[in-house]
Amino acid sequence: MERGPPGAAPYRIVTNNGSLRFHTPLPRTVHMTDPSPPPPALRLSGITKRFPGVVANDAVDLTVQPGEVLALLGENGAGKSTLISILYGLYQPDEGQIELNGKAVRVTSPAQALRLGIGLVPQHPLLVARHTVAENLALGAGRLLFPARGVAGRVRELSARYGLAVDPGVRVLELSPGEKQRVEIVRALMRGARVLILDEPTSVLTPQEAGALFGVMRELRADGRSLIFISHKLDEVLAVADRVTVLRRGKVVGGVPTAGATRESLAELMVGRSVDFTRKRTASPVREAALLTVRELTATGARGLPALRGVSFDVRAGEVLGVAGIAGNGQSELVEVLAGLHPSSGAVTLAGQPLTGGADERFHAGVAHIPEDRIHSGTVPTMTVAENLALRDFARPPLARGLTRDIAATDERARREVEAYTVATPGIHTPSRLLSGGNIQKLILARELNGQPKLILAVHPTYGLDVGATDQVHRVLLERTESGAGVLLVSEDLDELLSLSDRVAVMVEGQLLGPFPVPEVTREALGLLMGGAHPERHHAAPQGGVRA
Ligand SMILES: Nc1ncnc2c1ncn2[C@@H]1O[C@H](COP(=O)(O)OP(=O)(O)OP(=O)(O)O)[C@@H](O)[C@H]1O
Repeated sequence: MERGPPGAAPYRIVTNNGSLRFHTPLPRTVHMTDPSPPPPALRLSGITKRFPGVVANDAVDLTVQPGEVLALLGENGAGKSTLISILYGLYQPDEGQIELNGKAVRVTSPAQALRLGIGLVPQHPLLVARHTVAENLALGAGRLLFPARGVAGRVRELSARYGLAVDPGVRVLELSPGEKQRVEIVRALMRGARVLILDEPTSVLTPQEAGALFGVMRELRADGRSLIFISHKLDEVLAVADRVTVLRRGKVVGGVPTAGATRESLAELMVGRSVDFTRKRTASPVREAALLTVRELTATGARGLPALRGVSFDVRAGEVLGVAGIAGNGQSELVEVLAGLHPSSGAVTLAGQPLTGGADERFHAGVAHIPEDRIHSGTVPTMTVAENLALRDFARPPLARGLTRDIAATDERARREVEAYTVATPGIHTPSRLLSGGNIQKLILARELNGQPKLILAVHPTYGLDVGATDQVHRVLLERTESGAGVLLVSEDLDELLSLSDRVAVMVEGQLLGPFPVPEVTREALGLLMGGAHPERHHAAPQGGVRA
């Protein structure tokens, strides 16, 4: 979309398909007779935030107009989270100023941010599962504003106005991730947010839910609200944002309207080099022999309910088997069972040998595990980068000699891995909790793929990674398949699954549908199966039988 000259909102918009529409419907005479354009809804000037060894935000200037969606782009560690934490009152900047509608403000806490009209829709909704939506919203809304009985009506009103589809009477534990996210949007709107920050909002959504969210975002924009949208998915940025601002190493390195931009041009602006987006899996080196066989696996989930209901499949040597599904359908348990972290019944073999024992035993039998929860189960946050890299084998040669650890060898390997995986860290002795999310993920990959695993269990391996790092991870995984490893790739990103996998299966309520060969199966068909549609209606011929 194309905007007019800066500050001249509102005006004509040319959309990507060439059609015209009017954005903020103020009469034309208003800005023709008013010599001073209205101030931006939000202006950040010279925002600087330093942490030991790193300038996370370096004199950042940024504006968002009323009725505008601004995408904040940047590589992992570029400073996006720091900037929104400052805007939402979680951190105080060392320097710089925040203005709302032309007035300088100090945002000292999230409560203060909300009072000023700044709302944040978090990546992971913070809701009480056994309470209803209305109870949750009443709980968080403060005593005076919304007594519980008034909340339901207000929710219905906001839902109808912005197409939010939220039922105030339903308990949160019955909601899908997309529905929970809509509750968070309603919460922010109830508190009067005029500037809304959406932090990687589509990472937990199916393509259909993401489409619905974009519809809501457009409604909010048409209402004159300002949205800041963080995403590493450039297609989404092009679909929903008016403009992008790009951060690199804490500094703003550019900003462009999305009209005329492409995925490739945005990626280049972000990482400073061209990025290849074509399907990565070309000639498949898949061998016929089954590397991993899984038969009739059953397991119970955290709430004592069946999580896996008789799951059977094979992963062949050299194959990437993708597993799609909405979170909570048994994918986590499947991977944890295979990694030796969750009890189960059924039979599993790896390279012809029964796969049994705990996580360590399985790792040394050749099972690498890139876990879903990278912060708590993938790393020990208080340990240094070097220690985290050595977690799997610190007691074995070459990192140990007899009963003593070889610190020099541990550090030397850490330096090599940090360089090979381009982990952005002040040093190898920095605690891993100080790394950005994407860099923690790179650290786990470096550790797990060290050596030659036979089977790689990769859960959302590029979740939260920037385009450059995603490309790097994809290449590493595919390289491993060329030398005969099998990959079980669990991802909610269908583009990723279709780009890397030889076959894709869908997990729904503890059962595995498929696998379906790629490229015959479509994105839409997978999206519908994830949502619970029946496979026969989607013309995808399953391989290995549908276990419905
Ligand atoms: N509390 C902290 N203490 C020390 N360093 C920090 C802290 N928070 C962030 N950093 C550092 O500041 C830099 C910016 O991190 P930030 O999390 O803002 O990046 P990001 O763009 O959000 O990255 P990602 O896309 O990986 O989430 C990184 O180098 C990070 O390691």
